Amino acid sequence: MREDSIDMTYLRLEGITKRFGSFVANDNISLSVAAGTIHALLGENGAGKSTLMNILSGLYQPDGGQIYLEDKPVLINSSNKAIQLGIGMIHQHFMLVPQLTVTENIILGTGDRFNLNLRHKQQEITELSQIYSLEVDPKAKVGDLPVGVQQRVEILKALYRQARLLILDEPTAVLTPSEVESLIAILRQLAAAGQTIIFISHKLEEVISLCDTVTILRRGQVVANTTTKASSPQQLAELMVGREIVLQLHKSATSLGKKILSVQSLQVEDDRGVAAIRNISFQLHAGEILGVAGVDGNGQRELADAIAGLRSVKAGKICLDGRDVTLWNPQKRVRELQIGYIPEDRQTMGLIMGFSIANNLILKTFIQLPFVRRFLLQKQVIEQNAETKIQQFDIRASDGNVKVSQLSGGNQQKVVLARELDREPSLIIAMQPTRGLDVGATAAVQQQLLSQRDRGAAILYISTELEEVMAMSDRIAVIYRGEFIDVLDRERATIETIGLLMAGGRTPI
Ligand SMILES: Nc1ncnc2c1ncn2[C@@H]1O[C@H](COP(=O)(O)OP(=O)(O)OP(=O)(O)O)[C@@H](O)[C@H]1O
Repeated sequence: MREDSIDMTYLRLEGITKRFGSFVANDNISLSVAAGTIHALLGENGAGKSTLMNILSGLYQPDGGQIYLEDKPVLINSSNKAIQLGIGMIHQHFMLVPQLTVTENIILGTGDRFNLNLRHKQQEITELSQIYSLEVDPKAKVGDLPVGVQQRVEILKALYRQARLLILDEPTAVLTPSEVESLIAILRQLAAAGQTIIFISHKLEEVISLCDTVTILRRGQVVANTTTKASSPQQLAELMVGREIVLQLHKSATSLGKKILSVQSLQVEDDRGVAAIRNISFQLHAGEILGVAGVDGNGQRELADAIAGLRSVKAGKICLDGRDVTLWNPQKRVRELQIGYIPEDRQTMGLIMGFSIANNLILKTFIQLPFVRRFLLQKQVIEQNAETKIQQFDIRASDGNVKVSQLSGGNQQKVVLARELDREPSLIIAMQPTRGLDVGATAAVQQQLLSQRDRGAAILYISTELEEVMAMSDRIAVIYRGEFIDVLDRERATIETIGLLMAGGRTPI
């Protein structure tokens, strides 16, 4: 934070209201952010954070209220207008074109022609990246860059457009611990250089260490505008939820049952036909959680897909419950075995966005009793099922007829979980199951999975969040370039050892 800028308000919102039909997503929101500071926006899933930021970036028009930039009232009626006003949004799902270079991505849409002065543009981008210590090769193809570097490109893109207010929506959710550290250093430096930053995150420790001030939303309303100095994670969590919450997990001792999953010398290719899983073997028992830790893109997705039957296997064998299922299709696996699969990408693989919550909840079982009787869908049973799941998983929606496309990200994830944990699966493949969930929902999902383990489910828990893998697992496998480079008992594992292994710190066993 710059000392001379502390009291200069850069952004002020007064009474912002946004309705979707009769639902009030933002209810009379007022807040202000000083120039050169980092301001956190917190709230449970569905509290209205993204809606408010979409208003600031010109995607939605408010139904009431006024936005001021440097005390001047502004009308942000399009994304272009937001950019003209110096507002840069860095989305969680990057908006970059993977086939293009860093420079091409940055200048895309600015009116500058690609083939004109490319070298000059590259030079300009190198200079910009040096000013803000955002190290990146302007000639690199974006698709070849790690996620953390792609994010830098997004930030550079906003800075190139002369953004002075940067909005980051859950920027650390997809980053490795070391990438988080470097992002935090970058944001501090940007603020010191006078940029104003809005930071949305569900990670409260991170918010307290990085941000200066914080606004907490609950059900569309501001419940607190405060400083992070005056707050603890517990206090922030309680303000978000409106009651006392327990963030501690209760994990009982394991009692291993029979072997559920056996994977032998597995090899799987990615979408481009490149080896993604090179040679993986392991076994998983009933009542056990095997955590898979690793930096994104080391074969986790292909491993999960292959076990769920969504991707064919190049070589090796997968046995479930003693049967060789390597060549079974997913329908047969679902029908004959109980598998719950929580995929990484809920929007494309986990849900049909145009369907209601109720129908998404029966996607896997709709051909079966009790939802179908004499070839007729049992509407009442389906609605009743939705009501129960909405309650049980605390899905924030008025009823089961709401389309999932209208739910907040975290609530969409709860719908996937509610469906996949239904009917007591014997194997659960959980990939980033808490990504995008608020603190309360994260604890609830983890507790749910632990109770599934206690009743005898075998769980493959794949996550890039090291602390989460440590908290949940009985054994931890570290995946690196398509191989398990070590499998450690929980007792043997420390954050340091796993962190080192994740970075490829040892040769394969
Ligand atoms: N286009 C829309 N139509 C109807 N309702 C919507 C629409 N967009 C958002 N909502 C509703 O507005 C509320 C706020 O959603 P929003 O996405 O702003 O929450 P959020 O705080 O960003 O949540 P999360 O942490 O889960 O991302 C939610 O209840 C959501 O269902």
